[in-house]
Amino acid sequence: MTAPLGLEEAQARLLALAPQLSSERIATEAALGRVLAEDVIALRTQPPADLSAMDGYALSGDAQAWRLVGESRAGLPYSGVLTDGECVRISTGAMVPPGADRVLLQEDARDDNGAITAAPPPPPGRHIRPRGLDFHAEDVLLTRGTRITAARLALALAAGHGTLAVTRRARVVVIDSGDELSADPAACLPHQIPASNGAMIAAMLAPLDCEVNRIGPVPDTQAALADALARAEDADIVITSGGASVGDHDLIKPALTEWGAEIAFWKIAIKPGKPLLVATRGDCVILGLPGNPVSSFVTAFLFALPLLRAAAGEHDPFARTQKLRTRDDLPAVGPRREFLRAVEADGEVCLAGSQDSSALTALAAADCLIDRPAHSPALPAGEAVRVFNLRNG
Ligand SMILES: Nc1nc2c(c(=O)[nH]1)N[C@H]1C(S)=C(S)[C@@H](COP(=O)(O)OP(=O)(O)OC[C@H]3O[C@@H](n4cnc5c(N)ncnc54)[C@H](O)[C@@H]3O)O[C@H]1N2
Ligand code: MOO
Repeated sequence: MTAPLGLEEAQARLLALAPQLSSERIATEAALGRVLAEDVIALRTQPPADLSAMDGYALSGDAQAWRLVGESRAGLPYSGVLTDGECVRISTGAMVPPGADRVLLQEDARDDNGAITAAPPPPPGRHIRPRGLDFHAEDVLLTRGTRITAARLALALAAGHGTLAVTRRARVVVIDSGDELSADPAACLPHQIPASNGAMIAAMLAPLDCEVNRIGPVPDTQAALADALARAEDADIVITSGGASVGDHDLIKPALTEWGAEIAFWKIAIKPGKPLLVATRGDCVILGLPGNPVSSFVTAFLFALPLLRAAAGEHDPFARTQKLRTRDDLPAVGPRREFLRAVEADGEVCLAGSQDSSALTALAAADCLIDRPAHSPALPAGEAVRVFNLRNG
C-alpha cells in the first residue's frame, strides 16, 4: 500500500488534472463571479475630459472678481471658451470649459449680481479631475484569469465593455451517499441522520458560480452508485461525499472503477480528510470526499475550491494564509498535518471547540483553520501559527 500523499503534492497532482473550460461572451452585468477569458482593455479614457470634482464655479485665471457667463452641468457642458476674469456655474462631474483652470467651491463663493468673488481664491488646478485620471484608452485594466467582483464589473462597464469573454460555468455534480442519510432533515428516523454534506459543498461552491446538480442521498449499493454516476455523464467535476474509506460499505472506489474512471490517488496525510480519493474519466475529475462533515468541508476547501478555480483559469487558485498568534496551547501533532477549527479575534486565534471530524458546531463557529505541520511538538499559547481564512472561501 502506498503512503498517503502530502498536501501540496496532492494539490499539485489534482490541479494538473483540472479540465480546461471553454469561454463564452456574456453581458458584463451578468458576469459577477465569472473568470475573465481575456484581458479587459480600456475602450475609452476616464474621465473623458477635465471634470469638476465639486459644485461651484469654474474660473478663468487669477482675478479680484469673475464675471458669470453661463453654466456647465453634468451631461450638458458649456459650449463657449472662457477668457481671463470669466467664470461659469459648474456642478460635480460637469466638464470644465476650455479657458477655465480652477474650480471655486460654492461654499467659498459670493455672488454680487453676477460678479463672483472668492474667499480664499483657489490656486490653479483646484478641484479639477484631469482627463484620464482613472485610466486611458488602451490601458490593460484587468487580466485574463481575474474573477469578476462588483468593483471589477463596474470598471469593465466604465471602460466601455457591454460584454465580456469569460470561462463557461463548470458543470458540477455533487452526490451524497450513505444508507443512514435522510433527505428530509425534519423526518429523520432514530437510525438516520440528515444528509448535510451535499448542501454544504454546493454552498461552498456558490461564490464560484458553477452549475451544481445535486444527487442523493444514494444508498450504499454499487447499483445505486452506478445509477447516480450515470446521471453525471456530462459533468466536468463530480464530488461525492461518504463511502471513501475502507469499510465493507465504502463503495465509492469500486463504483468509480466500474464506471470506467481511473483512480489517480487515494489518501492524503491530513487530519481531517485522510480518505480523499481523486479519479478521472475522460476530462471529468472526480473528488471522493470523506463523509465526516468536517472532513468533507476541509477537503472541499483544500481541494474542490482550488480545482474549480483552476478549471476556470483563475490566476491564484489557492486560499490565502497568514501568521497569527495562538491564544490556546496546541497539542502535539501526529503523522497527519492537522487543520484545527478556530476563531480569529484581534489578530489572535483560539480553538473553536471539539476538534472531532464530525463536530459541525465547532466548524460553524470557526472562521479560520489553524494549519499544524505533521509531527509538530505541542505549542504554547502566544506562539505564531499559520492560518487559512475561511471568509475568503
Ligand atoms: N478502519 C478504518 N476506518 C476508518 C478510517 C480508516 O483509515 N480505517 N478512516 C476514518 C476517517 S479518517 C474518515 S474521515 C472516515 C471517512 O469515511 P467515509 O468517507 O467512508 O464516510 P462514511 O463512513 O460514509 O461516513 C462517515 C460519517 O459521516 C457521515 N456522513 C456521510 N455522508 C454524510 C452526508 N452527506 N451528510 C452528513 N453526514 C454524512 C456518516 O453518517 C458517518 O457518520 O472514515 C474513518 N474510518
Ligand atoms: O478524515 Mo478523518 O475525519 O480524519 O477522521
